[in-house]
Amino acid sequence: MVLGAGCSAVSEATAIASHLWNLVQLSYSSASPALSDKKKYQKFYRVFPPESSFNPAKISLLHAFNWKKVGTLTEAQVELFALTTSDFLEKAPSHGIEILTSESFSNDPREKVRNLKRHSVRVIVGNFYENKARVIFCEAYKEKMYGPKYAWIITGFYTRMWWKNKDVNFPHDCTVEQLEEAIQGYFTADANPNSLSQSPGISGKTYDQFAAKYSERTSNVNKTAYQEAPYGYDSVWAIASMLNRSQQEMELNGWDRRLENFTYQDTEMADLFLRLMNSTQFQGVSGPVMFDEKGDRRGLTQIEQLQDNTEVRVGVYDPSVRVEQIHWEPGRPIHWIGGHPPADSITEKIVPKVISIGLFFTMTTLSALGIVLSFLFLVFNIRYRHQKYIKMSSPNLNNVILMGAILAFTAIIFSGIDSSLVSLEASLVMCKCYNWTLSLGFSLAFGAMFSKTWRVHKIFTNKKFQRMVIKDYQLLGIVCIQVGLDVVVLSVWEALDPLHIVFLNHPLEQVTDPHNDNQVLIPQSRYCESAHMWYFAGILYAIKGLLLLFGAFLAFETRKVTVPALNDSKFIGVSLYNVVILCMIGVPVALMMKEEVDACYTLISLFIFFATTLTICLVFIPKIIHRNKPPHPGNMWNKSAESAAAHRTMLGTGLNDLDAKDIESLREENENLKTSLREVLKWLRQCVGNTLR
Ligand SMILES: NCCCC(=O)O
Repeated sequence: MVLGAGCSAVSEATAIASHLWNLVQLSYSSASPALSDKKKYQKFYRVFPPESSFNPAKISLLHAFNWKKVGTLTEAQVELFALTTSDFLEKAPSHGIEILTSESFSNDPREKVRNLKRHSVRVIVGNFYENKARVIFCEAYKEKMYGPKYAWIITGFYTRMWWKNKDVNFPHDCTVEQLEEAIQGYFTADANPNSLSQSPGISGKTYDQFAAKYSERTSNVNKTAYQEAPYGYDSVWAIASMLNRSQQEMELNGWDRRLENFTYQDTEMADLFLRLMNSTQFQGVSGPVMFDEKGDRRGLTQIEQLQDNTEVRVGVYDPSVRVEQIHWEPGRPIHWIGGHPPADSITEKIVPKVISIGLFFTMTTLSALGIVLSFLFLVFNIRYRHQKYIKMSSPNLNNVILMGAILAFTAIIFSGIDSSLVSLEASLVMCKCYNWTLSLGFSLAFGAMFSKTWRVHKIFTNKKFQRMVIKDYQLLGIVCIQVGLDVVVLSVWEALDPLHIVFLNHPLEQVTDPHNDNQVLIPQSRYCESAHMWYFAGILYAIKGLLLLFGAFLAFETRKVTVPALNDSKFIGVSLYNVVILCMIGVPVALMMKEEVDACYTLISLFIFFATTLTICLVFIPKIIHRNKPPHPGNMWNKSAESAAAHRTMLGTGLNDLDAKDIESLREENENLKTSLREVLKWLRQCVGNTLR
């Protein structure tokens, strides 16, 4: 018989040939799953289990800590590891384990370590020799892939203090201390080297007695040798037991030859050896020794953990027990660096990008103030609608302007009610309400303002001085047409291509949850969108753009009309520039800042607020100022004839008391009034002149 080899590579090279000499070969240490190939290695046995036989124990370990997502890292050019990993990859999914990534390398593992990190792997099952392990853990140290968030399960047959060794072919640039920091807590699954039985086995020794003898006889403290010694010892016993039984069998069956007569051509005797090897069963110092149909040892698997630079057995896995679970060693708890097992993956939590509540309340308060202001102007407008100055400024249309402003302010409130405040369904309704209120508000406010100016324009540009009467209801009709257009476009939009909520995740903006290291927060934007929204929005923008253009034209045309009560052209002009500039800046900036929810909301809300407030203030504040001006003879629009006469008298009597500055001011006002009078006469000529003639 052949005893050996130790390493798989040597066993493979010899076992492929030894059977041709009718030799049975028994290895005490070779772990490659390739050696289980009975066609290739016909008379090969081993007392050391194949590395792949530890996979069920590794899977059991994963289950024990609820690790369902793992990555693998394999030294692929070594068959021992390649086959072990492929067996693991084959078994894992049927045990509910997801492989996040399976990385293989031949020489340099560093890039593959980084790949594991890229795939957010937290639990790594590694199959590689210790020279590569040093490079791998050095890279893991640099990439911070160790500590409380990571678990490594690696090969268990490395030499003692393997991280302190050097290999000139595979150098690394980490210090021993750095490596020690990176490797703390790793797990190994390996053959259990000692029998759990306290009674002596075939050799007449218990494991402890054997170990004591071994230590006594050898000064070799190399862990591998020490760990594998029981297998070597049991291998010799397996051979002896088999040869012993074969001699007995030959005698029993009346063979004419004995063991010492064996020749390399004696196939009959080799077959007998094989048969008896298959039926080998005894209690060794490494536990029960028996071989399966592939000649592999079936035995216990030990789970070890590196604790304070020492591999400590924390559990034993017995594949022969029906309930395949690890028997944890009493009194040897697992050391968790973070106090608990790491999570198997980074969980992703979607965090909606919503408008901050403080901002919403600020903008809503502003909008509410805008609405209150609009109502105050409305009260003023209704209350003084019969006074000439107000009457001549078309109070009905001014009311419509205020209704538009109220809708625009309401739109700001709708735009801030998102999914942080109401359900998704309700936030979609808010989205639609925003579209409607803003669009209708614009049409009402600017439609009324521009149609009012259009009337002034029609009257003052009437070259033939014909009588021209344009009634309020006609102007209101123009506003209704604009509103109607909005209603049609918005209704068709709603019917054909309704808005819906679109979710957009931003994985590049993800951050670690400050309360949970194993969770990343992925911002998610939520938009109201529809497939062809830009067509419908485009139509609305075009209508409103034309309205603004028309308003600009009217404001320019009526710029010389100086009857303040009649003409808002200067104010319309200011409102118009204001709206155009805000739209030109606001729309593209808001589109570009779409992802920045708060900034976008602030920008749009402030623009709407500013444009609307300025517009109504420009229309109404001059009227209020005019209404509250101290009465004097020139202020002819806001007082009764009697009070005007009284004031004239008062002014006349006190004329001597006036200083030169007052006189100059009065003179200036007189000039203004003359100009106004000329305009009024011109207007009157148009209104009544034709009739009088
Ligand atoms: N027990 C260590 C095995 C190594 C190898 O099979 O090459």
